[in-house]
Amino acid sequence: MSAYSCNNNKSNGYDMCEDTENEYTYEKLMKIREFLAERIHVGIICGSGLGSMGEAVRNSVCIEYKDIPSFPISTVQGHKGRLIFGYVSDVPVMCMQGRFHYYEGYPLSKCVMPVRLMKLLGVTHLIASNAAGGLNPSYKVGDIMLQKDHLNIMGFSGNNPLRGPNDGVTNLVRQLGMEDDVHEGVYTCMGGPNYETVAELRALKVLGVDAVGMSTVHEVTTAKHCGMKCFAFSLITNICSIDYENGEEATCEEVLDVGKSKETILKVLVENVVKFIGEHSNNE
Ligand SMILES: O=P(O)(O)O[C@@H]1C[C@H](O)[C@@H](CO)O1
Ligand SMILES: Nc1nc2[nH]cnc2c(=O)[nH]1
Repeated sequence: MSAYSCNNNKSNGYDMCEDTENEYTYEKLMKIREFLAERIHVGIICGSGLGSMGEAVRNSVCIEYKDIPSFPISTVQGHKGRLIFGYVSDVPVMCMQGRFHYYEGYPLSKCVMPVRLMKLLGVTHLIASNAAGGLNPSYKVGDIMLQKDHLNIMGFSGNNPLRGPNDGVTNLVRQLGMEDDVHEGVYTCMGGPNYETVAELRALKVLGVDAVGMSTVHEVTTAKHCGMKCFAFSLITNICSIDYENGEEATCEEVLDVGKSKETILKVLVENVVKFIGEHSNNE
């Protein structure tokens, strides 16, 4: 008799069934995968220098991008390049500590692949963050801009992640005591890797852009296409100068320094937004 025999003795409260061959067919295993995958609820993408939000993940398991088959690697400063699975405010999450940018040489389809992976793993809500230059004169370094809309400048030329075959939270943030530092504005993604010229910034301002970066637009576009709800925000890491005399230019170092200086509030922000999602998404 094998160690397990189907009898009605529930010696330890469990039916001990015989270990039959092929019990775990592919279909049955896929059902187990689906059950486990449905457990990941919120996806988080950390922008440049904003990887500290990944430290808010509890009971975490970290997997380096380089260890994941055919996964791109992060080549930009301020992007650790690892996936973190775990819990934030008791909500199961997967967090990208490092994202992929078009200017790294990755096509948009590769930049947004992690969003599609999140969808396959059951993610229903995406929190996307980035470091951006402030164009709106009321912004100061260290402020947060909630992205109420975006201008898909790269899409103007048809460079869109949806190309090819067709495969809402403001009050909450203000309740964190950030009234004076939180804005709602329009973000745009430039191709990079260079920062904008004065002429480009002047043009963007005319177009109504409040903050300019090099990411997020294609990820949010893809997430919405996948049916996810999105919360995207920018940490204003520098003020874009639109006059030639000022001469102040953004640098990667200052971007990362501001991200570091705001890591505590960013962790608090992501914990509260994930908690809010966990408490409200069942009503959808
Ligand atoms: O990943 P994000 O959009 O936060 O990165 C921004 C844009 C550039 O990659 C970099 C500029 O320093 O920060
Ligand atoms: N394109 C762009 N991305 C940024 N990321 C942080 N600051 C900036 C900026 O001024 N321009």
